[in-house]
Amino acid sequence: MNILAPVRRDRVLTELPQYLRKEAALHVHKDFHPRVTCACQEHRTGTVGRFKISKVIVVGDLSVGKTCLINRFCKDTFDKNYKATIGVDFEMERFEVLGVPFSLQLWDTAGQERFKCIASTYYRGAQAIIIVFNLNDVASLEHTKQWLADALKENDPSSVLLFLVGSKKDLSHLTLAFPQTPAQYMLMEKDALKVAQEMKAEYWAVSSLTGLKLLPVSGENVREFFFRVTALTFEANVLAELEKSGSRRIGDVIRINSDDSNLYLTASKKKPMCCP
Ligand SMILES: Nc1nc2c(ncn2[C@@H]2O[C@H](COP(=O)(O)OP(=O)(O)OP(=O)(O)O)[C@@H](O)[C@H]2O)c(=O)[nH]1
Ligand SMILES: [Mg+2]
Repeated sequence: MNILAPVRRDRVLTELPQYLRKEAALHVHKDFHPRVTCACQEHRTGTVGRFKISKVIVVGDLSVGKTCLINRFCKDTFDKNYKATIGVDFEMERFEVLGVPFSLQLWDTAGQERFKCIASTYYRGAQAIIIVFNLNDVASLEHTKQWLADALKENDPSSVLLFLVGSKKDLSHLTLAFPQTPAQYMLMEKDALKVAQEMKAEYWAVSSLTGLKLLPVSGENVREFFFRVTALTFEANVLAELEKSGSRRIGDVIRINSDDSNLYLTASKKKPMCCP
């Protein structure tokens, strides 16, 4: 991928995408944190937007639809044939959030037991963890806690953002293949919301399959979900940068004179106009 290619027009975020369910959202604010908006306006986002690439890992049982979810978002494709991911794969996605360039590296990991040990070596350094389960398979929901525990062994639980995603939402409607009644679906979702709350994860329900054949619908909630992941990861990154620059502001001569001068000089010399 050419890192210098311009950001696609449909990857530009000017406002905070909203959560799906209020009862299992990472936060329920309507807008980005005011300090983040202000920092973006004043070009004080530090390494965010310059060198930083945020890592997002996608984990969950085999065949729950992790690869299809990533492919739907990144390539707008859907393969109905199952091809197991062997080890890991990744996609880079470039965004512009509040005028600041922001890149995500989406790591697609294998759900099959025999490839798990390879995949788990790539868990480290994630800023967000997406745990996927199949909305039509209760066992896959039960296994999400173990997937989370494994992913957290390699990451800092206090700073990583968690998302619990129910996949194959299209199959949860009454079909011949999956005769799940609306009541069963509601029960499944209730359980999933409970798990999400216990994990402190944000809950989403998606389908990577194109919806109605007559409409050019690219899955259901896929774009909304990834935009939310992007926005919340960006917000957390900028807040962390601000905290870092704030704590080093006084007497940090070395940093003021280094290449990072933009971040630290503006933070110490110029009093922010709009920061609370
Ligand atoms: N109906 C429907 N089928 C889906 C959806 N997402 C994935 N599938 C199907 O589910 C199967 C598995 O999808 P994958 O994306 O390969 O699953 P995975 O989680 O990546 O599996 P591993 O790589 O083995 O961990 C494929 O046959 C897909 O076509 C969906 O949203 N709706
Ligand atoms: Mg896969």
